[in-house]
Formats: sequence, structure tokens, C-alpha cells
Amino acid sequence: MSKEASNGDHNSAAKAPPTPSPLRFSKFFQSNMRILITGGAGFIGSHLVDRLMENEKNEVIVADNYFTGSKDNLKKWIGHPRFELIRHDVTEPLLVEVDQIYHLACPASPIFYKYNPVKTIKTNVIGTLNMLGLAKRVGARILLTSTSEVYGDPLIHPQNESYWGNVNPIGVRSCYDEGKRVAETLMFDYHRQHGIEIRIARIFNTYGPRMNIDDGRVVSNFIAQAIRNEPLTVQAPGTQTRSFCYVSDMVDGLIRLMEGENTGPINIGNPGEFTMIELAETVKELINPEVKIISVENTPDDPRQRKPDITKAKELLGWEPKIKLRDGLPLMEEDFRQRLGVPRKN
Ligand SMILES: NC(=O)c1ccc[n+]([C@@H]2O[C@H](COP(=O)([O-])OP(=O)(O)OC[C@H]3O[C@@H](n4cnc5c(N)ncnc54)[C@H](O)[C@@H]3O)[C@@H](O)[C@H]2O)c1
Ligand SMILES: O=c1ccn([C@@H]2O[C@H](COP(=O)(O)OP(=O)(O)O[C@H]3OC[C@@H](O)[C@H](O)[C@H]3O)[C@@H](O)[C@H]2O)c(=O)[nH]1
Repeated sequence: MSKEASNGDHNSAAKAPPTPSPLRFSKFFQSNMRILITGGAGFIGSHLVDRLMENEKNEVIVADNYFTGSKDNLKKWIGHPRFELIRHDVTEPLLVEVDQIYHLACPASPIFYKYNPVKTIKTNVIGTLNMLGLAKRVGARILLTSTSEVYGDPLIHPQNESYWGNVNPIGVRSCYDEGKRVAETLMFDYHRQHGIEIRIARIFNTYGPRMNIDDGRVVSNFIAQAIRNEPLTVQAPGTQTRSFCYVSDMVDGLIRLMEGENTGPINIGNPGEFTMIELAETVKELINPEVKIISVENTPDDPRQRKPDITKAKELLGWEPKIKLRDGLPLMEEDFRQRLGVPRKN
């Protein structure tokens, strides 16, 4: 039987997980951990690759369709004997022999996930089914990167994992938030029905170097705008809040969750909460005191507040974020300046 504990009132696995590869128990081979990262060419995925490749026992395989990701994010690993990059869409089955699966593949920025909503749902539902099927066949442990968006426009604050959320099932964001909710359901059904070892992270807004410059999310928008001396576009009313986690903290949390004994879901995010006006003012102060801040129209169903309760992450994973927003923003500025070719004026 799996020793893993579920989180809260979920039923633990009734069945033992499928048998892992004999290689894991071989006395004669270096029993490397083979790790698949779907969406590994994206923002969080490529930082996760960097961290996992630091361990010489890990072999890393990335499967990505490059919709929002890029080979450029992985260029330092291409050609490395422990690294493999596959152009693959997770809506199609994938046959690889692996011990762990970090399943990240899914566009994360609202402008990209709304661009082709049917494809976003297919990625979340069929993509997750395919990865669970793979986990079942090879006996791999699988981690899903779910999202704070499963809480929708939350009616409790801060959000803890036992909150079921307030999601519009027919809105323009539903392809993503309902898609992730179904993905979580599939994870738990495979766990209960087939004994698959699962892990679910509910990620809150994450930022850092390598975000697409035209990604459309708020931190990357404000930093690019400040560097280009364009007005910072605060979407009305500007009093809506978010909590921003630096990417190295996020990767640390994801690895702890994968290596630990709890299925989750577990919130991983930074509880520091800011209104979008406060974020714009902080970016202005740190990056370009001359820049203007303007109010622009918002999009439908924008959640009004968001802040993680990370009690479970602290207790069960021994994890909490280390990097404050004021320290993380300049690290991201450096990367954006280099890519935009705009050095800082002294
Ligand atoms: N960054 C955040 O604030 C945040 C918050 C909550 C959850 N998440 C989740 O974390 C994961 C990574 O997010 P990110 O910020 O790195 O986004 P990202 O857009 O940079 O990365 C997503 C990656 O998935 C790939 N992809 C998309 N659809 C695919 C498909 N059908 N098949 C194969 N690959 C596909 C993209 O090309 C990209 O490389 C996503 O699952 C996202 O939902 C992110
Ligand atoms: O230029 C901008 C962009 C965005 N915003 C505002 O900033 C806030 C955050 O918007 P973002 O697009 O960065 O991200 P959201 O919080 O809406 O969604 C994100 O949250 C959780 C993840 O799963 C996803 O990565 C993403 O969907 C929203 O209130 C939005 O209205 C601006 O004020 N100006």
C-alpha cells in the first residue's frame, strides 16, 4: 500500500499503485530517476528543468508543443546527455518510460488561454487523461500544476484548500478554471480507482525571469511597460488584489510536494497581497519613477481578491516563500532589460 497521506477529507488510495520499472530496484544499474516535464519549455517549467538537472541522478524529458513556451528557455540543456526535448502536444498520447511526471502543459496567461478556449479545455482534460494513462502504465508518480483559479472569484479570504470555490461555469475564463477543476477530479479518480500516486499543487500568481515579454500577465506587462517608458495599464478598478510568488520559491515548493507523502491539493504561493494600483506604484518606484499609470477597461469575471492560506504547505512540506515582491521585481527587471535591449541608465 502507498504510505502517502491525502490532504483533508479525501479518500486515500484503495489500491496499491502500479509496479514501477524494475530499473528502480536494479543492483547493477545506476538507477536514475527519469522525470517527464510537460510544458517544460514554458516559464515555470524551464526553471523546474534547471533545478532538476542540477541533480546528476536525474534524467529529464520535456514534452512541449511550444504554444507559449520556447526552445530558447532550454537552450543550455539541449545536447546534454541527461536531457531530451520532444515536440509533443499532450492532447495526443505519449509513450515514454519515466518514474515521475510533472504535468504543467497548459497556457497560463488569460490572453493565451482565452485565444483558443476549446483547445485549452482539451489540453486540461484530454492532456491530463493522457498523462494519467501514462502514469498508470509505467507506475509513475504524477504532479498536476493546478491553480488558484479553481477558487474563482472567492467568497472567503484568504483561500484555503477546503474552499470549493466560486467559479462561473460558462464564462470566458471557464476553459481554464473549469478545465483545471476537471483535471483535479481526474487526478483523484485515477488515485482512488487505480492507485496512481498523485500530487496536486494549487499555484498562485507566479512571476520571474523568462516570462514572455508579451505574455499579457500583469507583472510582465508592468515591467515591460516601465522599461519602454509606456504607461502602466491598471485594469479597472485597480483595487482587485493578487499575491505574487517568485519563481525560485515556486519551483522549490513543487519539488517538495513531489518528493513528499501528501497528495494535496496544496496551495503554493506567496501570501503577500497587493492591489493592482499598489503593484503599479511599486514598479514605478523601483524601475521608472517617470512612468505614467493609467486606468484601462477590465475583462469579464476578473477575480476581485486572491491570497493563499499556506498553513498546509508550511506544515506538510516545510515550505514557505523567501523572496519578497520588492526583491523579486529587480531580478525580473534585469532579465527583461537584457531581452528588450534597454540597459539601465546610471
Ligand atoms: N505562472 C502562474 O502564475 C501560474 C499560476 C497558476 C497555475 N499555473 C500553472 O503552471 C503551469 C505553467 O505555467 P507557466 O506560467 O509556466 O505558463 P507558460 O505558458 O509559460 O507555460 C506553459 C507551457 O505549456 C506548453 N503547452 C501548452 N499547451 C500544450 C499542449 N497542448 N501540449 C504540450 N505543451 C503545451 C506551452 O507551450 C508552455 O511551454 C500551467 O499548468 C499553469 O496553469 C501557473
Ligand atoms: O496589464 C494588466 C494586466 C492585468 N491586470 C490585472 O492584474 C490582475 C492579474 O491578472 P493576470 O492576467 O496577471 O493574472 P490572473 O490573476 O487574472 O490569472 C492568473 O492567475 C492564476 C494562474 O492560473 C494564471 O497564470 C493566470 O490565469 C487582474 O486583476 C488583471 O485585471 C492589470 O491591471 N493590467
